[in-house]
Amino acid sequence: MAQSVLLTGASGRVGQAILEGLADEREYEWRLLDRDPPTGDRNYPGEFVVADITDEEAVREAMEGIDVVLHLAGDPRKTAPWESVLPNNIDGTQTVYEAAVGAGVDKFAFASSNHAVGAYETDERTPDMYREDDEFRLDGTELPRPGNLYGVSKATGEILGRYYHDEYGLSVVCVRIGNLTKDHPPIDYERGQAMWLSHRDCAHLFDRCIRAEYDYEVVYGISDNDRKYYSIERAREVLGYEPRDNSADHG
Ligand SMILES: NC(=O)C1=CN([C@@H]2O[C@H](COP(=O)(O)OP(=O)(O)OC[C@H]3O[C@@H](n4cnc5c(N)ncnc54)[C@H](O)[C@@H]3O)[C@@H](O)[C@H]2O)C=CC1
Ligand SMILES: O=C1O[C@H](COP(=O)(O)O)[C@@H](O)[C@H](O)[C@H]1O
Repeated sequence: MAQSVLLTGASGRVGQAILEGLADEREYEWRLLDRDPPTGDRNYPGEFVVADITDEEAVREAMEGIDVVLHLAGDPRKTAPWESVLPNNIDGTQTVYEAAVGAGVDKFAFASSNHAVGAYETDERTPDMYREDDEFRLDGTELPRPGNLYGVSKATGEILGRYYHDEYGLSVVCVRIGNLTKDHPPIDYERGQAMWLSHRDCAHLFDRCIRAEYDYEVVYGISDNDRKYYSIERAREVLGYEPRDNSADHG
């Protein structure tokens, strides 16, 4: 039977990477949500709901009949101030989780970020940790260690997921996304190359979040880069993630 998937933040970069990769997937019925109305230049393979995730009633309505939520909507800026991350990333995310359990949703993938753990990149470790021969790894079992308020908001989204899993049985996977860029990794930016997530690996990873069975997980969302300080072993094991790209293949 087709899976009904609610994608919040559908108009954004990550949302569009997912939709470009999975738009032809006949097993999914998409409901797309964003506060910005659809524009002609983007990919929208389903019903579109224009709503703000801080609007509880609108989110409850958008959640009706949904099996899986991919929750991306939020302020993605690492410089985002508290005045923005509190409503958009924390309150809004709690509203989406709450509506999900109210509607009997099975699975919930939360777009967390490398910035939830940014403060592990200490002066002593950098820039060595961005390089291929360095063995430092974060694997998702470490405590969050944000280096900015945006990272605090993402760590909070992960903890909300823990709560909604433990109290309500919602399956939750928090994907600490690295740096999504199209066609090639960031240029002259070692950190960005170490955490590159290609568009096709992004679509595949979120496809696995829809299909796999899990309880509560924190995984890293990067391609299989030679340079890396995030382990992708848990994503491989639990989700069946098989990335095909590597920033080292791009000069
Ligand atoms: N692009 C990247 O490399 C990374 C992205 N992420 C996370 O992935 C998610 C998506 O990021 P991007 O696509 O890059 O950002 P984006 O800004 O391109 O897309 C975010 C979308 O969410 C919508 N949105 C924002 N606040 C909203 C609200 N209150 N209600 C409804 N819609 C709202 C925006 O209109 C926008 O279309 C974010 O949560 C971000 O923190 C995490 C790590 C890396
Ligand atoms: O969470 C995010 O992280 C990526 C990568 O971070 P950066 O500090 O290397 O730029 C960022 O591009 C994206 O906008 C943000 O949402």
